[in-house]
Amino acid sequence: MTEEVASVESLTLTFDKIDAPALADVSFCLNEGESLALVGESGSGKTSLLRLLLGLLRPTRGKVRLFGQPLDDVDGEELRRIRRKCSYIPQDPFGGLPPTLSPLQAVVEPLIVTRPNLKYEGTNKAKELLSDLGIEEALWNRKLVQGFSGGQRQRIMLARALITDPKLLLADEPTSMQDVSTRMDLINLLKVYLKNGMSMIFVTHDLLLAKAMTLRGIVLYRGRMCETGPTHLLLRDPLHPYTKALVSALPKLGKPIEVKVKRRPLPVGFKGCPYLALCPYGFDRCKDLPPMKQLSDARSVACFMGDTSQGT
Ligand SMILES: Nc1ncnc2c1ncn2[C@@H]1O[C@H](COP(=O)(O)OP(=O)(O)OP(=O)(O)O)[C@@H](O)[C@H]1O
Repeated sequence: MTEEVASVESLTLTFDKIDAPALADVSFCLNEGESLALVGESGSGKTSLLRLLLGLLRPTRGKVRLFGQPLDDVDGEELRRIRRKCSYIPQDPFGGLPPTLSPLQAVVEPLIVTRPNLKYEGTNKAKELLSDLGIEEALWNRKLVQGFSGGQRQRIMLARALITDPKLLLADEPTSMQDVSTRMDLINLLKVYLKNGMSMIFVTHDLLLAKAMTLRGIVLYRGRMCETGPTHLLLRDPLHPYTKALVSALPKLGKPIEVKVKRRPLPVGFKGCPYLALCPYGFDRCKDLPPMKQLSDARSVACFMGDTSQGT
């Protein structure tokens, strides 16, 4: 039987009572070997969700379970024990690495902290990962404070995340600073780990990358889930107007990129669909919050559009 790796239920996070929640009523479950993309624009709550999953933030409401263990029941050593099964690649490649270590030391460190007896094997594995990720041997022992680019740091962070063979990888835009061919090297390496049973939550702005990396995706808008489904269907047949806008904004050969709408603030305390201010299909009923509707085993959408009861 496939085991649950992570799940969240009605997860809500409010940083400040006067602001809209950073996350509201988010629910999903990730099983062993599955990969899930969190897709959404800047500020939609993707990073906060990863931090909640690791117990680095506590939810205002709702539940987080990691490897079957509710995180509100654990603290201290128990939380660290659960976290050791996970690796986290933060978004910021400048703050995400210990600056006084060399790439080789930084990559091997997470392994030998918990398993010092593996220093020799760990060093060899770190060299292999750095080499697979295109970090030249001449740089392996140079201190990270000295001139590494954002892209190089990102690749070192990926090697550091993979060295422990995590059961769950939480990756926050791990390829955002890579050129196209290096990005493919990263994608291919991640796919090897996924094939070997690792589970992954992959944060990105980019639906095309989400499809390349994962089978299933959640589209978030202003902290709410607006659509979930197989990533190839989110891209080919988006249902929510926000997902449609994301797809139509993808660059296409020979076509200029059009910016049709600008983000506008919602009235304070607005309780309806968070996308209403930008939605070309919005109507009166959208002043209420659309519930997440399950359309099939694989797909759900939070939108009144296409709902046969919309006139009522
Ligand atoms: N420590 C904090 N204190 C107050 N508000 C915060 C804090 N961290 C995040 N937020 C707010 O929570 C919301 C979600 O932020 P989050 O970083 O999770 O979004 P994101 O989707 O990861 O964005 P990006 O793609 O830009 O990283 C934003 O409105 C942000 O301003």
